[in-house]
Amino acid sequence: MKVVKFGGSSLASGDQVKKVFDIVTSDPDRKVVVVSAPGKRYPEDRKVTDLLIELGERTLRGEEAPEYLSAVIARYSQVAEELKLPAEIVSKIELDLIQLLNADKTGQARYIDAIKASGEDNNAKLIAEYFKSRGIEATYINPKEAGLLVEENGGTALVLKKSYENLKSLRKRSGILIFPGFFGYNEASEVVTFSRSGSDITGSILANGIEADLYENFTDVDAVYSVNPNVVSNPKEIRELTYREMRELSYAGFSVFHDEALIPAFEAGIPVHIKNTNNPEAAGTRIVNERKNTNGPVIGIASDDDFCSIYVNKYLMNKEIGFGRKLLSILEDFGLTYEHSPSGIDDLSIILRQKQMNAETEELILERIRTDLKPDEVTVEHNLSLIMMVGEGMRHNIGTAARASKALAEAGVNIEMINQGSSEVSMMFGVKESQEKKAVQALYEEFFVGVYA
Ligand SMILES: Nc1ncnc2c1ncn2[C@@H]1O[C@H](COP(=O)(O)OP(=O)(O)O)[C@@H](O)[C@H]1O
Ligand SMILES: N[C@@H](CC(=O)OP(=O)(O)O)C(=O)O
Repeated sequence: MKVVKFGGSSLASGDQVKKVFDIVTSDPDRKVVVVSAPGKRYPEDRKVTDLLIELGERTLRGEEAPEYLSAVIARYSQVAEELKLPAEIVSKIELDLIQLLNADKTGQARYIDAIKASGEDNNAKLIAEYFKSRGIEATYINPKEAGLLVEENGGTALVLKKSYENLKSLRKRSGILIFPGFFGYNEASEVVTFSRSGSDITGSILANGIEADLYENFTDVDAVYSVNPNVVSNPKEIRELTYREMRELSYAGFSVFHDEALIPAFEAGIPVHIKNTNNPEAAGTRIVNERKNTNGPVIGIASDDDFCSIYVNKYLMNKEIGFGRKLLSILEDFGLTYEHSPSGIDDLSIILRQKQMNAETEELILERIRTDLKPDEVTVEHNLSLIMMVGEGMRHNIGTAARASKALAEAGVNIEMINQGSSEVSMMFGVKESQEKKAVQALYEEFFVGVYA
């Protein structure tokens, strides 16, 4: 039995949905189909989820936003027309959305989540109707009835373990089950969405719950590439990588698969297969527990921008009991999360996503650090990019850091910081945002060109 997830790009038009139909019905093991909301049809297009967020936020502020409501409805209308489905389906979607917009606005986060989630919910209903219109037994499944329970954690959904047990009964249902991605229900029966691109997470949870043999994740590229294809053209495809490698790479910028989607599949030992809806014959990429390490130390290079680093220097910091804890507790008091903390004898840097802090909070934090910790120096460096080189092979290879540093130096890239993950499957370089692309290209050149040829 397989769980198959289709991303927004795979469902952006009626023609795309027809491809999805062909893929699902070509393999009788494809039982549970997880769908996203309609995504972009062309690069400048807007995803239905983005339109819904804008619509919800404007309505919450008391503004009229009829153009957003009609833009969402127009997307479903186009798909329904191309699939020759009755117009009544679209009227129901419109009614549902108007009801959600008129709902109680006291809990603002839950109000927006319900509107956001309607993108996948209504799409699942529409797609189930299409499968039925083609003579296939297909049922829309509501996550609440199926028992996909979550709690809110830092603003987004976190699956509750009991969901897995609840979802198991889906195995016994007949026909194809069309399940909306991206959200679950909390104990108060309210919708809570996962973070953006979270339908990947729903697919993984379902794979775990129904004890699937395989979780297939269909997207718009032939494979996971060793580097973001928007940074290097025609990069090498990765055939196989481990859960741990993929989690590090997703987290660090490979947006093709959500980093939180690895754990449910990993816990149940279910392989994940990334494939292309537009080219299902392509081999794709398999994510597995262990792989043969044949490709040298590095399997992928990911990068992401918009980080900053709080640098704290104090003579004999290493002798001061509780220094690190006190520093981190200041961040905690301001509700901030951090990503890395490289340290030396007398200094410590905390790297965080800079969108969490505005100029005012930044000044308050620095003031707290000065008062509570009495450092010799405290500064913030803005506009950093983090580049993550990942590979299980790095544990057994000597000299990877030296090769990387040399390649970056030769490309004229200044390394602001280096950090090796304790697991030794990743190595991070902090560089100025303006040098990110050049740095990734130089590392790709060093570790990939010629290696797989
Ligand atoms: N290393 C990578 N390999 C493949 N695709 C990548 C990589 N890094 C970033 N991407 C981007 O991820 C996109 C697919 O993810 P996404 O747009 O979320 O798909 P979906 O709509 O199917 O969920 C690709 O089109 C590509 O631009
Ligand atoms: N539609 C949601 C969830 C999702 O997973 O979408 P996609 O599969 O298009 O990345 C989003 O845009 O965040």
